[in-house]
Amino acid sequence: MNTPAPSDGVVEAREAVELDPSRPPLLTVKDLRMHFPIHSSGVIRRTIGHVKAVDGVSFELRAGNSLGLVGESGCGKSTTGRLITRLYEPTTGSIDFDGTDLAPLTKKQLTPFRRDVQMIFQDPYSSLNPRHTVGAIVGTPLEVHNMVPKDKVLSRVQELLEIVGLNPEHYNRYPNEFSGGQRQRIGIARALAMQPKLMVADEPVSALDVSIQAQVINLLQDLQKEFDIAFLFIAHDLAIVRHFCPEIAVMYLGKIVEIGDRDSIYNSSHHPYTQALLSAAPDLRQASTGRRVERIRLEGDVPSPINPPSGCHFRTRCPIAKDICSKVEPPLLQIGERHKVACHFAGETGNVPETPVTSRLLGVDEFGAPDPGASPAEVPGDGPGYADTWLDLKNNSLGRA
Ligand SMILES: Nc1ncnc2c1ncn2[C@@H]1O[C@H](COP(=O)(O)OP(=O)(O)OP(=O)(O)O)[C@@H](O)[C@H]1O
Repeated sequence: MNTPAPSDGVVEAREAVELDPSRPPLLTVKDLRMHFPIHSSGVIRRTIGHVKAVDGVSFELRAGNSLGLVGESGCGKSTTGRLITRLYEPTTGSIDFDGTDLAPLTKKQLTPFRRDVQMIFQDPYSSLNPRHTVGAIVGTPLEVHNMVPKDKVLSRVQELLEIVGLNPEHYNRYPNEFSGGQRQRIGIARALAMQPKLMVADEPVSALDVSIQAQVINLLQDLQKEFDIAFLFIAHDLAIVRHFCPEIAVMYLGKIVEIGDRDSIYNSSHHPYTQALLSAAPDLRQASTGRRVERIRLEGDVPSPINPPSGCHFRTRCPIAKDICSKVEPPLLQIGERHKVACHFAGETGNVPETPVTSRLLGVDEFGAPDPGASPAEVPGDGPGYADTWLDLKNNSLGRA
C-alpha cells in the first residue's frame, strides 16, 4: 500500500472521496439520546436535571463510506461517537450495527462487536500508555482477541507498523520517542489490528501540526480503500472533513441540523448554522462556489444543553429567527435527494423564504400557532437515511429520485 512518508513535510490532501450509495447500510442510528443525569450534592443524591448532550440523532452510514460529524465544541459530537462505540450506554434510541442493535446490549454481549467498531482518539499523547512499547500497544489487543497465534504477534505488529507508514523495527520503542503524527499512526495501527468494519475517528488530526494533518488523512483514506472500513469522522470544522467525507452531518446542541452529500453541504447549504460555519472558512466556500461570501458572525457561545432554548435550539444565535422558531421545533426535513435540513426558513444564503417552509407540514400558522384548517403530513425523510421523495423547496412540490 502506498502510505505517505511520516516525515514532517507538507503533503497535499488527495482528491475527495466519492460516496457509494449502492453499498448496504452498516450503521443505522435512530433517535439516539444521551441525557447525562445531574445529581444534587449531599448524602441523598437526587437527580435534579439532565445534560442533553445528544438529543434525538438519526443517520445511516453505508459499508466502506464515511460520514463527517461537524459542529462547535459542546454540540455532542464526541458523545455520539462514544455511544456508537458503546463507551456510553444510550438513554434511548437504537444503534443498528450490521443487523444487531448495540444499544441495549450488556458489556458481555458487546464483546463480539468490540473488534468490529474501533475508535481513534484526538490526542495521540494521552491515548497511548507511555510505559508500554509500541509492540505492546499494538500487540496486546491482537493477543487478547486471539487475532493471530501467539508466535505470530510480533510479525503482525511489524506488518501493521509498516502499513501505517512506520518503521517496523521500531516496535520496541516508547511513544515519547515518536512525533505527534507518528503517535497518531500508532493509534491507527492499534485500531487496525482488530480489522474493524467501522472506525469512529474523534478529531483524529486536530492535535497535529497543520503540515502533517493531510498525511494522516491520506493514510486513513488509503486504509479505508484497502480494508473497506466505514468511517464516522468527527471534526469541529468543515474544512477538515471536505476531502475525506462525501457525506456530512452538522450538529448543534445535541441535534443534527443539516445532513447531506458534499455538494449539498458545501455548495447549497440551507441552514444558517452551516452557512455560518462555512463563512468562517471563506477560502473553503469561495473555492467550491467561486463566489465571495459575506462573513456570518455567530454571536455568543453554544447555550447550555441542560436547558436548551425552546423550539429551534439555534434560534438564540440565528440571524433569521422569527416567532415560530421559539415555539415549534423544526423537523429534519428532506429537501433533496441526499439533503436534509432542520430550519423553518431553510434557504440558501441571501435567499431566505418569507414564510416558514415547514408550517403546512406541521399544521401550524406562520407564527407557530396551531392552524385548525391545516392537515399535518408526514415529514419527508423522517428517520435515518434518505427517502425516495422529498419536499422540493424551489417549486414547493414533491421531488422524486
Ligand atoms: N460524562 C458527561 N457528563 C455530563 N455531561 C457531559 C459528559 N460528557 C459530555 N458532557 C456534556 O455534553 C455536551 C456535549 O459534549 P461533547 O463532548 O459530546 O461535545 P463535542 O461536540 O464533542 O465537543 P468537543 O469538541 O469540545 O469535544 C457538553 O455540554 C458536555 O459538557
